[in-house]
Amino acid sequence: MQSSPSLTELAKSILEDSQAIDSFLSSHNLPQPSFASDGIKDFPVGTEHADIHAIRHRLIDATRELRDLVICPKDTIKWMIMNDHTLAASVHAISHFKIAQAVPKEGLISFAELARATGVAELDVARFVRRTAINHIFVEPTPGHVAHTAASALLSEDPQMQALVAHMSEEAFPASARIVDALEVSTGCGEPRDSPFALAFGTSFFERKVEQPETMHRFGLAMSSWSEGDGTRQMRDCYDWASLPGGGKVVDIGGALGHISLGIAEKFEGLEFVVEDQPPLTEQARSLISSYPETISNRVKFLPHDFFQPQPAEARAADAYIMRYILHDWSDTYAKKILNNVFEAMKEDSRLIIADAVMPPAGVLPKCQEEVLRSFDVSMLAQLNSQERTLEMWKRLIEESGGGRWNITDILSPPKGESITILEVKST
Ligand SMILES: C[S@@+](CC[C@H](N)C(=O)[O-])C[C@H]1O[C@@H](n2cnc3c(N)ncnc32)[C@H](O)[C@@H]1O
Repeated sequence: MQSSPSLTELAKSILEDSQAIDSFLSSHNLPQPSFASDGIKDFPVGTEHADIHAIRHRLIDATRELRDLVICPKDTIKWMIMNDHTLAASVHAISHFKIAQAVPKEGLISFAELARATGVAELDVARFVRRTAINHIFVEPTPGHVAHTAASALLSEDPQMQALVAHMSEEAFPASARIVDALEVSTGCGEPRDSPFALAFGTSFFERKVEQPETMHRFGLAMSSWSEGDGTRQMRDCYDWASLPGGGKVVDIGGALGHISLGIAEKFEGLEFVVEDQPPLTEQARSLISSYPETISNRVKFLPHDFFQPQPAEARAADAYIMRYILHDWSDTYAKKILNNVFEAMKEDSRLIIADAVMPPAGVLPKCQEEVLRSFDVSMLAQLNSQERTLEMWKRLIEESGGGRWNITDILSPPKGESITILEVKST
């Protein structure tokens, strides 16, 4: 039988951890979290302060535990099943009708004016804003008038966040609603064309991206919101890129617009990068690359390439290959085809750097981090009929694809707060 801490024990730990974070922020002259529209948009402590991140995660878990205990099971289920999907639907409407963008940066706007500005009925605008305001997205300081909070301000001005919310609302959300229908037809098949996504849209995830390039551009931008800042820093700082030979070549397979390669190229001036992705991304990627100083852009080249085809001449025998958030998009059958093409292009001392989630056993990570990974896993099923993998699943996949020649030689665990692990694969 699972025992729970008392409410007072939890409240005490919440107080202690809140005080520890408060005093760290004050002593480092860092801003306090705030819902105000000009409040901080991200936790202001770098990943090098692992102890503070551990406290933050414990605090998030404890506040949730306290809340769930007080709510009790009956209301937990009733509230969750009613609240979660209506929140997602309201955020979808806010994203689609650009409601956040119509709220002034400072001051208030009435629901009537907001309705006129967005072309959505006043009754509907009010219900979406009031629903999300419960989650600190917008505030209604005087009845019938809306102002920004830090979160709604972020939605109004950050193109990456807008792309992420639009992608998740317009594609992942309808796909999730078809999971059971897809499993009724075939379960565990791993075929993109039989995915919940394909049931929702009539075409598989990446086929739709090619048919409707605007959804691919949006997805590229959405992905970069997972990669900016800590994601790029992790790829740049957690792997020993300096151990590659001077003038070494790195191929970033499925590298989207090139944000990860650009981040590494910025610090490691001796390396050259080939970013491979689907042809519709070419223009957007080349324009991003050319927006960087020449000392960087001269060393990063975008190459349209389908990773189900053999690697082209300019990407063969490179010193390193990166695959970040690629293989989790595909079931083993397809992942093996992609890996075969990479292994076949690698030279004896090439390395493959896989950056992807490694699913932990239940209960190892703080719940708030585990929840993101478990959600990714369900979202992979919904969108791609694929999955996140445990370390055992990764080892088996590499071994079977590489005929035993290629093996995982190093595992670089994520710094606190990251959902990605770096696996180094070499010939052994
Ligand atoms: C989940 S995203 C990862 C992007 C990037 N590596 C990152 O970490 O942000 C998967 C990428 O695979 C690309 N992709 C999908 N199918 C592909 C194919 N057949 N050939 C090449 N790239 C493909 C997508 O366009 C997308 O950019």
